Amino acid sequence: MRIVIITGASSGMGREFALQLDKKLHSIDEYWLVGRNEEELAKTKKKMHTKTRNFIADFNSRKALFPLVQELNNIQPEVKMLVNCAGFGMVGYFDRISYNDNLSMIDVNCRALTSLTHDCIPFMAVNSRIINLASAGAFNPQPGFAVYCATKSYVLSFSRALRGELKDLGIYVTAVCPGPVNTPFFNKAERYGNVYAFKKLFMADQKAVVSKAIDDSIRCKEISVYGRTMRAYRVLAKVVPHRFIIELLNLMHKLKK
Ligand SMILES: NC(=O)C1=CN([C@@H]2O[C@H](COP(=O)(O)OP(=O)(O)OC[C@H]3O[C@@H](n4cnc5c(N)ncnc54)[C@H](OP(=O)(O)O)[C@@H]3O)[C@@H](O)[C@H]2O)C=CC1
Ligand SMILES: CC(=O)[C@H](N)C(=O)O
Repeated sequence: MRIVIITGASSGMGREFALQLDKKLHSIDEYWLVGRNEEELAKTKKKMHTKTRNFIADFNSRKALFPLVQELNNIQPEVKMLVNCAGFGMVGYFDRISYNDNLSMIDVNCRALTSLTHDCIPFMAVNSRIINLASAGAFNPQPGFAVYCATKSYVLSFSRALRGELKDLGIYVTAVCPGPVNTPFFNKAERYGNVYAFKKLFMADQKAVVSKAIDDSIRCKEISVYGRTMRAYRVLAKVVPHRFIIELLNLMHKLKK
């Protein structure tokens, strides 16, 4: 049995990955969708044409993935694709964000992603794919988004190194690094502070970002960056010393208040 596993499938880009892959891939027997919100995950399942199983999991708990891993061990499917999409970010200065929210970003964005990837690799074969949602926030540190961007730097670094390790097995890892995307992400992100206004000018469409990410993964690309602005930003973050970018972003963060 050939399966695709997608986390964060109850909303935004995770749901979009499920719907687009369902249309694009023709040899998948089942989709295993992972999400925390049962009702919203059920809505995604309803729109799928291929057989789909839902796994309810809150990644703040280390036991959240036990039922899925148990099913992997029972059924022994071939995991053709793993999309690690679950994630969230809180905007605001580190010391103003609650202890739990800071640690939860690390649990959801890094620990759960690493844990599920580790559990899935033994079930992958030649031509399998891993897609990890990093962010353009991985390209440089951002005052006012410190922990979130650090978690995404982890995802980018981990994905690139893992890609090197798995290439000889024919398993390809792609890190997706979008700039701001129009999803429910920002409704939740602004509990402690507001997003830079300029980000709202560059909001990309989630359908286009996900479509490019899938195409880039099929082409075995290392990194998927949607849009000219974000590609230019990536180059900028490579050539401009990060201390200048940090100063500028910090100033902008202060002016926002
Ligand atoms: N939107 C953007 O501008 C960008 C987003 N990204 C990344 O893309 C990914 C998808 O985000 P996006 O679609 O925009 O945002 P959404 O908020 O729409 O989706 C986030 C998904 O992650 C899930 N999730 C959050 N917390 C947990 C948790 N504790 N346990 C299990 N699942 C959880 C959510 O589930 P639930 O609905 O139950 O909360 C939801 O399915 C994230 O990793 C994000 O960091 C990267 C760059 C830009
Ligand atoms: C939420 C994101 O990851 C986005 N790239 C941003 O920097 O706002």
